[in-house]
Amino acid sequence: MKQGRGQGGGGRRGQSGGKDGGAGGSTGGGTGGGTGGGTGQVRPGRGGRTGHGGPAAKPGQPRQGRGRPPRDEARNAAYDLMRAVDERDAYANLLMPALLRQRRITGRDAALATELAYGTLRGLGTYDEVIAACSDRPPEEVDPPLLDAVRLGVHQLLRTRIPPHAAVSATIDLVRLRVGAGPSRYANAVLRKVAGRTLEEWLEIVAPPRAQDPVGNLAITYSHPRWIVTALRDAVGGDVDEAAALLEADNERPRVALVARPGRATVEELVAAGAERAAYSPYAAYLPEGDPGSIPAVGEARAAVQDEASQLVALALTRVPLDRDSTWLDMCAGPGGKAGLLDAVAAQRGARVLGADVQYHRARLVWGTTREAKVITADGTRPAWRPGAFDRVMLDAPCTGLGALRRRPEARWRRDPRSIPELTALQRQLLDSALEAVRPGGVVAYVTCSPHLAETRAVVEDVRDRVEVLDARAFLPEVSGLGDGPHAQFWPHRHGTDAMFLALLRRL
Ligand SMILES: C[S@@+](CC[C@H](N)C(=O)[O-])C[C@H]1O[C@@H](n2cnc3c(N)ncnc32)[C@H](O)[C@@H]1O
Repeated sequence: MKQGRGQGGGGRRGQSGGKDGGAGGSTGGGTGGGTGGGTGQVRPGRGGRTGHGGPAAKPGQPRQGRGRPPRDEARNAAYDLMRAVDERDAYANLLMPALLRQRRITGRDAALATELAYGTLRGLGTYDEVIAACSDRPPEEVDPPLLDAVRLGVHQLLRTRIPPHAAVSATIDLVRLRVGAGPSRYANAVLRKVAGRTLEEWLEIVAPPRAQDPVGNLAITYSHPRWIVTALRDAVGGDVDEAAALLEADNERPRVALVARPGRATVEELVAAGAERAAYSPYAAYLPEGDPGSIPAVGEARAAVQDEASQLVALALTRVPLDRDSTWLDMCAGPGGKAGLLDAVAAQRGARVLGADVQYHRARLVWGTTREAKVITADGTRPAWRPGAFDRVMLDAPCTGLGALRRRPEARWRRDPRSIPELTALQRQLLDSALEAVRPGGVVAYVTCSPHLAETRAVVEDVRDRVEVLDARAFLPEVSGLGDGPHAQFWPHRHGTDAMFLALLRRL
């Protein structure tokens, strides 16, 4: 994974799936506690100190032996996750649960490991600037295994309530154990300097003044690549304070939102299982803690984990009045979050959904989230259906995902602005195809999980002469703050949802 400074199989039908699922809440934790008896919410279960003394292990080889203090499982797991993200391009939110399971790390250790790894991955744009200020070598010249361990230490010092002496000594132990004795001297020197100031004090030193260089200031303060800061600032209309609020929201872990698929489950059922009714979607509830998979309705795919905006854009499509309404297409349906909701609403109305995805394994996931829908593997740009065959078409287009950075801690460092022209070309092709697929008078929902203007307004602008652009906000009366229209834009900092974009287009 290129990161840091200078960067500007499907289940059976009836089992749960969906792209918004997964990260789950069972190991979620705040920023606190830790080795040495911190006062926060999260503490390692077993004292947490790693071994002292003895010969250093070979790099990457955990050292263990009889008579040594217990391994610091939480920090070792956090470190291994970071190395996997760097070396193998692993997805943190997919690997972490597996790693915790394999090593039987549970409870507070699991929460600490997750918080340390995710928090460090999110914050490393800030941390690398601080490391640069405390070191005679720029981070790019530090051996990546050593740099990751030092970043973990900086995160503990600057963003958790772990006492500084504990954060430093635990990191030195980790470096000795996993990287070597020599590098531990570098880590020690850097971390002792870092510990001398608070995060706010460091930001005063390493971030350029906001008035002089707003993008540079936001990039370092909120740890995002410059190009993403620019894109998000443009998407909120240029307001730097609002951009700051958005970037700050990107650094929060999202709450776990559930959908009760209508006719199959109820919000009351989710509330009875410990969830809290949501503000906007009539089918949503938030789960404050616990494993969503343990809720029977989720296990039976009558309910699922799904972001509230993801629910609402699908519902908005279903709310546009039509004279004829029997066939719906979800053209890029995998893994099936929106298809699951569309399928449930369609079933109540006697309509049928066709779910398609170009990738076989993603199409299989759609099969697991729907009951009545027909599901096929198909390339939306080479339609496997007759022109004008559908009354409603959902086009949830592949995109940069800049609206869901909260969900994947490392995603912001992986996205590449050079992918945008190729993506927007595909989005245009798919939108052409969606407009071909819908009958005259029918409606297309163009949706992206990105607020990037090149992927949203610019794509829709190109088809203006072929459609009536509906005011999407009118179909979401329960939500305010969706922008100046006619499209609807959800925001993490306003709605607590992903930054999902919706345009509703009626074919002329
Ligand atoms: C943003 S995701 C869709 C998420 C989905 N609607 C949901 O709510 O779970 C985009 C999907 O488009 C699929 N895709 C990409 N190119 C495609 C194409 N040419 N035709 C059909 N599907 C495509 C991807 O495989 C991916 O599953």
